[in-house]
Amino acid sequence: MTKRVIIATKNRGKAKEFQHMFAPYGYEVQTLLDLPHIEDVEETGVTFEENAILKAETVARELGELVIADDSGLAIDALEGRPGVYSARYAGEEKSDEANMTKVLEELESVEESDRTARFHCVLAIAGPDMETKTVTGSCEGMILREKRGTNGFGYDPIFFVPSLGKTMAELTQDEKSQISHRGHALEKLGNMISDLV
Ligand SMILES: O=c1nc[nH]c2c1ncn2[C@H]1C[C@H](O)[C@@H](COP(=O)(O)OP(=O)(O)OP(=O)(O)O)O1
Ligand SMILES: [Mg+2]
Repeated sequence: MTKRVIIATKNRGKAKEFQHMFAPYGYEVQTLLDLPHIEDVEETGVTFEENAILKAETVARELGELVIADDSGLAIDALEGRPGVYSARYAGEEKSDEANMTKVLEELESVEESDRTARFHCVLAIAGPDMETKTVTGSCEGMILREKRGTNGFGYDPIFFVPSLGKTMAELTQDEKSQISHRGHALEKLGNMISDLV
C-alpha cells in the first residue's frame, strides 16, 4: 500500500521536489494543489520557523491529519539577509519568480563578485493531531550571478550559483539539487521522524 504524506504548499516547484524526494521511500505526496478546498494560509510570521509552523498547524487542524509545511527563502549578505522571509513576495504580492530575480539583480548591480555570497534556508514543520509540532532546518551556500543560467528548478534557482558544482541550481538535475539543497538537507533530518509517524 502506498503511504500518503501531505505537504501544505501551493508552490508547484516545491511540490515537484517533494514528490521526487519521497518517491524512493514509497510515499505518495499530496499538496494543497490537490486539495483546492483548503485555503491559503496567510504568512504572518517574521521567521521561516514561525511561518512553517503556522502553515503546518493550520492545515493539520483542518484535515485532522499529519501535515508537513516548508517555509524557505534566500538570504543575501550584501542585502543584509534580504529577501529572507519575504522571498516569495519580494517584488510584489503576485509572487513572480522573474520579477523577484530582476529586483535582486538590480539591487546587486554595483556589488563585486566576492561580496555576492548568499544562502538558501528551509524550515520544515511537521504537525498533527496528538503530537507536538516539530521543526528541522537546512541551508545551502552559494553566490548570486549577474545573469540567469539554466531552466530547471524554480524561484531564484537560475541566479544561485553553487561553487562546489560549478553550476547554478537551475542547471542541476532534480537528484543533484536534492543532494545539496536546503530542502534536501532539512528532509534528511526529518527522515526518521516521518517513518515513525506516517
Ligand atoms: O529551492 C529553491 N530554489 C529557488 N528558490 C527557492 C527555493 N526554495 C525557496 N525558494 C524561494 C522561492 C520563493 O520565492 C520563496 C519561498 O517562499 P515560501 O513562502 O516558502 O513559499 P511559497 O509562498 O512559494 O509557497 P507555499 O508557502 O505555499 O509553500 O523562496
Ligand atoms: Mg508562501
